[in-house]
Amino acid sequence: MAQLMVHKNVLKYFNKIPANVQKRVAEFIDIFQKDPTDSSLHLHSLKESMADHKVRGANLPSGYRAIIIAPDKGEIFLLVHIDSHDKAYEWAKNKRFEVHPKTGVFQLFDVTEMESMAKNRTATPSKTASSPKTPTLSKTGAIDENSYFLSSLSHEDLFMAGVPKPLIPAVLAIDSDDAFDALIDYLPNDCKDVLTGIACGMSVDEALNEMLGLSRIKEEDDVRPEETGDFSNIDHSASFDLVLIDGEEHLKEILEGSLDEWRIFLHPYQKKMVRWQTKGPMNINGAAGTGKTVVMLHRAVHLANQLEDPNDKILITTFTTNLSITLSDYIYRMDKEAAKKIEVTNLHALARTICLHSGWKGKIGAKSDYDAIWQEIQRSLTGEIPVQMEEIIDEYWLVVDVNGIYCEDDYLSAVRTGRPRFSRKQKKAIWPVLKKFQTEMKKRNLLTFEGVVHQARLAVEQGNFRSYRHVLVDEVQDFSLEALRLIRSIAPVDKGLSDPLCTVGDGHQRIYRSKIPMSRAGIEIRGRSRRLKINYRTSEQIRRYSHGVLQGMEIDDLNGGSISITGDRSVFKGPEPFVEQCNNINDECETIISWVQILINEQGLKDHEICITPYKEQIVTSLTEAGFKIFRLKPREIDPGANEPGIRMGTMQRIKGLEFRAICLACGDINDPMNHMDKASPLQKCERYVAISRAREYLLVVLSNNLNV
Ligand SMILES: Nc1ncnc2c1ncn2[C@@H]1O[C@H](COP(=O)(O)OP(=O)(O)OP(=O)(O)O)[C@@H](O)[C@H]1O
Repeated sequence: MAQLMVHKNVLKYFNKIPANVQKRVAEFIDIFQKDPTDSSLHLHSLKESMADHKVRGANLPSGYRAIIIAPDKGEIFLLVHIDSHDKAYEWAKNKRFEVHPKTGVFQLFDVTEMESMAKNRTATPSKTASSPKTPTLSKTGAIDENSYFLSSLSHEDLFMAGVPKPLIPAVLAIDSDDAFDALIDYLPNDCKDVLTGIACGMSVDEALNEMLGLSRIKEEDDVRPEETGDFSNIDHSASFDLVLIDGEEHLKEILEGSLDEWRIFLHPYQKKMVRWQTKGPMNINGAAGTGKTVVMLHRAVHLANQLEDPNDKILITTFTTNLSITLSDYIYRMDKEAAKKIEVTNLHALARTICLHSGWKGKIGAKSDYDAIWQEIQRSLTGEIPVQMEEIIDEYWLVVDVNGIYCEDDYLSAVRTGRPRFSRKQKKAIWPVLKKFQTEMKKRNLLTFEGVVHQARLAVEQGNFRSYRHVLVDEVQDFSLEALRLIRSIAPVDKGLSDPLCTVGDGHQRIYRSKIPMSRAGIEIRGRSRRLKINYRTSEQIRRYSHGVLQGMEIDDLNGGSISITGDRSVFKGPEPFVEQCNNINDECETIISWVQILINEQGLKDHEICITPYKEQIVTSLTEAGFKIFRLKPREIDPGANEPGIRMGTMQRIKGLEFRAICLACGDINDPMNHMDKASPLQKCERYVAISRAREYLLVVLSNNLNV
């Protein structure tokens, strides 16, 4: 039976077309799904006037036309565009709508447009077109200083890389980075990704694999067609922009625009990660904004819909409470039935629930409890201790507590990354003091947060709490060793079941603790760790700026190795970040006010789409006096979005997990560590990275004057 897939294009502009046309489109899709030959559809061929013989027109009211692509083979038709008569046909005239025979990806491209762009560039070389060419390896392996990387590729290589045959000559004519930057926007999305990978030094095979998740070797479920008009398997292919309409309700939701884009269209690599079946724990990493959380949500729903035993449950857990609240809401909106089988909770709530379930009646200590115990210990010390008391306290929180250490042997062999060097003799001397803190806590029936996590793990290991069929963890970079052990114990890792554990994280965003390879907690992800490279949140300009902040830091892959950001790119471009030096707080406030005014008055942003972080009271006062409404983001409270106007004010930790069209990083205070990035700690750099990477389009960084940044 014929089916209809709708292109992202149609949905993007759907609310701009008149209401009577919108109504008819919904009816049209409905009738088409039932009977594509129904004469009321007025589907007609446009062979002569179109570059692609598969293009059909369909009449809509008020002189509007729908552009439909009829397959040469298969029963899936595509609705790709809607506009007024002339505009619709002009749009379709030179376009091709093809499935690439080598990659199986659906591609929409305009040969004439690409050729004329390429020709214009050679006819009028720009100022920058003569910039130095990127040296490439010649076939003999020697560096050829004079050739651009694309010229070392053959026609066949480019075809293998997924470039449509008619575009290959124009791609081969690209001879500089500037030309590449200018022309890449005219290529189908998959080609942009793969060629970016190749431009960064990947081979064709590596680029296909790392950027799209495709391999040249055909796998069992491979759905690549033999010819460009074969749409038989287009619904299962690695396409970006097509959605198969699944019933009337789905159609209604999609057309009304109530579904976010990420719920409908996944990148091929994201799709692959959603459905990837593994025999052991798997990990997905990627820089901020690459859609890790999106993948995890889709994966959870996918797994929930496959559960066979009605008693089986899935657990999603995260480090921060804010994020777990958001995730729970998303899951419910994605699939209400699946949501019944998925529990979403943050790590500490999970640990507390397990402890309470297993009979724990203690309390989590407060800072005042801890201070009192340390003071008592200090008073009771009799002999000489070779380390200052402050150092011992730090040692407790940064080494003993987070690593779940309860005996001397474990302490002596603990990994103490980032801590001052202590000799074995010193460690042996301070262990009794560290242990005394634990004893005193126990006497008072108190636990630290990490202590609760530890108790929870013991309870699970002793069989006092259920294990889940699948466990998915977001923000895993912020999990302590004990927390990782808890996760491992609650997931069916040792039961030989498929897909026991999926962790998602990013070493760039570690703001709560130091690196801990997952293997130390017995979570073996070697060979089952993948990296997402395509950034959906941030413009290319902000993405590059944010990575600059981390310069000099080695970013880990969450398992003891390091990652490469080679080939990372954003799906859209935007204005360059604006960095402003200010003399004093008044200057800073003025800069921020005029930036906000431009965004609202000239760029059309709403106030809730702008966030200032970290914020000072003077900034709040100045903005209020200038007539702007302010909304303070509080811990554990969801950002109400458009429902509550006001420029968002939040700490850098609070805005983790959120995103805004515009962010101002307000570090105008001379004492702000942000002003001294050369001296900033890895943690401070990561915090800044997290804050900056929440910005989608606009970034303002306000610094104190004359300081090294
Ligand atoms: N396939 C997609 N299509 C459209 N938008 C997407 C897609 N995937 C992700 N996004 C959008 O990109 C943004 C970032 O996604 P997400 O939060 O999943 O990324 P992340 O890698 O988890 O980021 P972070 O690590 O910073 O939390 C969100 O606005 C999301 O809606």
